[in-house]
Amino acid sequence: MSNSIIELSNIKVYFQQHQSLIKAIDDVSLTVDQGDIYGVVGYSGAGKSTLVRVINLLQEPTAGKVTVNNDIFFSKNEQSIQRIDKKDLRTKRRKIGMIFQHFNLLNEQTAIQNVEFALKHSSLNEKQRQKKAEHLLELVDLTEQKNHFPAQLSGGQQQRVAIARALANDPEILISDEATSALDPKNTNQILDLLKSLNQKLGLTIVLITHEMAAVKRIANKVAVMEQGKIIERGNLIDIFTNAKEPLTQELVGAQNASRTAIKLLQNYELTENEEIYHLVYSGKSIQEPLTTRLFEKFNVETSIIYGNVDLLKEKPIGTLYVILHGENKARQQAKQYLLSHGVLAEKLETEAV
Ligand SMILES: Nc1ncnc2c1ncn2[C@@H]1O[C@H](COP(=O)(O)OP(=O)(O)OP(=O)(O)O)[C@@H](O)[C@H]1O
Repeated sequence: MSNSIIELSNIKVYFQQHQSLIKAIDDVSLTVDQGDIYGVVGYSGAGKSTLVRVINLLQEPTAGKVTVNNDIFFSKNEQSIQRIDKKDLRTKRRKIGMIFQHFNLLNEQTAIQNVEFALKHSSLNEKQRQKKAEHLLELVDLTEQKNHFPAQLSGGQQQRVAIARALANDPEILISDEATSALDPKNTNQILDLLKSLNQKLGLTIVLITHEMAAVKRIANKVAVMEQGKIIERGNLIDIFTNAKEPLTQELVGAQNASRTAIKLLQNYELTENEEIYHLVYSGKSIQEPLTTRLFEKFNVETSIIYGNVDLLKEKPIGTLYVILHGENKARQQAKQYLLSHGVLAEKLETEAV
């Protein structure tokens, strides 16, 4: 049984502007599972905001189907159109929290009043609302600042108020639209860590829109890369970071920099017939193993390290190496198989590519 919570199927969002048709979203399908932190990345104008606004129908698609928690919010094809009842949509939208780059707080209201405001449609009485708002502010570590106005709070603290407000109606989904883009690196990391802990504590599903791969790398488990209204690549975090196929994805994850550096270092190097260049990616258990020593002991294959890097993905180390393997052809093949069987991604680079 699928545990998908958001299903976008063949979504198109077109805008007619003067004589031209802007395809902001051009036939995108995306499934988000319950408990995911799904990063949607891409440069400005790629269509990220438009896509997530489709989830709660703040943006009605030109065509496609939107299903949230098994409720069909919208479905339109050439033959028919189906829309969720407006009142029903209003209720269900409260189960989808949103946070934004510029926090969107009410400046004339204190932190706690901002959170209470989001509860105005709830069945709670005034006292219960206050209690709930206090609890939410405690959850985001802002108890001491509950009576402060937004202007008296730092950017990170304002975003915490916005998060508490977004959680007021116990949402199952939180959409974060560039929520850390206006923050300094320290506050960015604190907000991301808070989102991660809410995901774990409350089982909150998070859609994280950002142009910063570092944010995705810190907390997401899945990634979709958007360009010109399309998802050009998607996958789990480790695959995207270690084995990106599309040039844009490679650029975003920094793989191009690594391979460019390796290439530069190899520019004047002529390989002999007993040498090959490999790109190795290792994580998990393999990171602790003395693999290069093993290659020599077992197969008499020597390893020259051309370029190396260790990165943290969700706080777990992932190593990338560009190496030259020196040894007999058969031995090199055995060495490759040995690496693969120990969970190391080993990909031969053709000389023309370097
Ligand atoms: N209401 C609208 N009318 C016309 N064009 C629009 C409208 N909304 C978005 N667009 C266009 O759709 C495309 C995608 O915009 P969108 O805001 O979704 O991108 P984005 O990836 O979120 O970028 P950014 O981070 O800059 O907002 C852009 O070309 C934008 O100009």
